[in-house]
Amino acid sequence: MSAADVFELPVIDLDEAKSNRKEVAAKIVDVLENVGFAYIDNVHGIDYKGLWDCCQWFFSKPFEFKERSMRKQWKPENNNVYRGYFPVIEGEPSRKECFEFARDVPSDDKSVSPDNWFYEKSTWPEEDGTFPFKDFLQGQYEVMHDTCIELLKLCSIGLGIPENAFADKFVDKPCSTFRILHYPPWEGAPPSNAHIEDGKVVTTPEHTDSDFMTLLTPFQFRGLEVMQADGKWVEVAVRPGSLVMNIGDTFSRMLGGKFKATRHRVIDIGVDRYSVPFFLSPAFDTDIGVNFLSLFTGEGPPHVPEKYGPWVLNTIKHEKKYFEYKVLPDIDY
Ligand SMILES: O=C(O)CCC(=O)C(=O)O
Ligand SMILES: [Fe+2]
Repeated sequence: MSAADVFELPVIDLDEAKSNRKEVAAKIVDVLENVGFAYIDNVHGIDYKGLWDCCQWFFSKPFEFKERSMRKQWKPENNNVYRGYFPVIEGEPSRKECFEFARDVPSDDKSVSPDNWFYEKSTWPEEDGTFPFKDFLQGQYEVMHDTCIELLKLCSIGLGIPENAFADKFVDKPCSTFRILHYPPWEGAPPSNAHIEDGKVVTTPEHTDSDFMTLLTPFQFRGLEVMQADGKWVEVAVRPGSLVMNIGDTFSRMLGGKFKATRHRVIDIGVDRYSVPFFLSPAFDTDIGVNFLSLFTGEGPPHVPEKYGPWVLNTIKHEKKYFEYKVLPDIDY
């Protein structure tokens, strides 16, 4: 087995961005045009120890506890189809259990169809008084959201378009998802589709994210690999105290591929691995159509409006066919 080269990602320092806005803005554009992944330093408000405790609190509970918030797909008597818990599924090359939630839309918001499960209310586990799971995670969601907005403003400045050109897409009812993940190492023989080159085994197969922007807390764990422009896989060097940022298909596609949604995967490292990704996604009805920059530059083919929700649903359910999404109901819109 030959190990992948270890690669230090470029650093975007949010403290530096306060005083050196233009330089950091130019750097983030360069990073997204060329690498698609960066460390984000000096994110104030992130509580890495708390996120770790959160993973330990939830994933160490017995299955009977976790399955109370399990999706309907695996527990038909539950009502949640999208939020809540999903278990490790034997035979899948993606070997992880997950708890996920979102910022709930107020119940009196009549603009959301009850059939639109993207806005399903989050399902929370019962707490035992030892860790404020819901309050803590809801607070960290807002830190992640605000951090993404700051990064998007820097992207706009670097591209020379109005500072809020992207940020405005996340003011109303974002569809973002916050996950805590536990990857147990493989026990016994992994399925054939988990085997990759050099005798290695994945716990998340290679993919691009489908969202707009992802902020990942990988703690002290190795295992994340990214594909370089030459097609070679490299391991992302561990940098505790920083977030790892990448962008997803939605953002990349709007810009005609100018910003890269970089392929990545998670390798089995032989120990229980935990990570916490935040997937920034716009509202269901938000325009994420192609040729977005031509709205500002007047150059190139014209912008083609397209709604986020239908596009991403087709992507995750019918094109990528993710095991946790492929049975989600279609939505009438
Ligand atoms: O756990 C990780 O390090 C990465 C996870 C990931 O790529 C994803 O959930 O999309
Ligand atoms: Fe990913």
